[in-house]
Amino acid sequence: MKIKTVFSRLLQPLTIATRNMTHTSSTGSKNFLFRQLFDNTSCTYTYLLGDADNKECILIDPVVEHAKRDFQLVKDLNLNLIYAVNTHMHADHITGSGYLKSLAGCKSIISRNSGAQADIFVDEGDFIRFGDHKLKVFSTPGHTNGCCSFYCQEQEIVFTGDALLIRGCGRTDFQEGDAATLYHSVNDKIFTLPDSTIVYPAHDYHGIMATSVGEEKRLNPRLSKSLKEFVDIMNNLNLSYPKQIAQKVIPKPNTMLAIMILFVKRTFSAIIQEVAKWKNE
Ligand SMILES: N[C@@H](CCC(=O)N[C@@H](CSS)C(=O)NCC(=O)O)C(=O)O
Ligand SMILES: [Fe+2]
Repeated sequence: MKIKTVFSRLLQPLTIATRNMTHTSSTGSKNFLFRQLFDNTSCTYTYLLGDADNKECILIDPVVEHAKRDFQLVKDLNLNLIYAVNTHMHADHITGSGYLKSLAGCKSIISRNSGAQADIFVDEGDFIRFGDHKLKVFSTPGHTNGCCSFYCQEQEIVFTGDALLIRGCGRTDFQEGDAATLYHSVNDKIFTLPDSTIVYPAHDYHGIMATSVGEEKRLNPRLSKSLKEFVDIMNNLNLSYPKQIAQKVIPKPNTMLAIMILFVKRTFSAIIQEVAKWKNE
């Protein structure tokens, strides 16, 4: 049974996985394991995907505060964690990849374009394999340069990170955000997948767990618009910064003070130079 056939039963609140996840995939012979996990602070979804026969599994977008919880689940299911994968360099939380490496001895994976550190870098068209299963890497920049989506054709599911959210999309007003780039990533890549493809994003702020490509093409209030309208919407979102971003993107108070002192010093020195010039004239 495919994941999407159990999808309609899944719309229930969660703090940890609530799915009936172990099932045989459409190929009949392969056991595909799936768990969706949640971080309440950043509203991040982490996904555990595994092969129930071969026992290899991967975690997508692990959050550092939950690394122990996620690893415990891996052990409870008698799985062997081989990769901690990130869809992009997260601005709103610290990834659990480093911690999971020390707990599980797995390798970390991220896009080469992300500028982040990892054991393995992936590019468009690469495959991430675990047991008999594989995810195809799509480069879907726009929220950040290194954003990737991971498509599992066999299960007809796609993990879109922050490129495509449920009735939304990743913001483009910080890091390397670019609205037009994001528009093309979603329309030219994610929206070319079959409409029935189930979309699993990196976040949801309204308690919804998944959507589909067809649903988002029809109902996404941003991406169902023209490029021009989309750019306009994205430039006027006026979102507050994510709760945990301050340490990462906004300089710390002492850094701010140093910048202000430098600014004042430079202004004074420019004024003194101007006055000296007037005196010499
Ligand atoms: N104030 C919110 C902000 C959440 C936020 O900015 N989320 C990011 C993804 S994490 S980099 C985003 O792209 N959001 C898009 C959107 O439309 O919300 C909070 O902290 O909850
Ligand atoms: Fe993000």
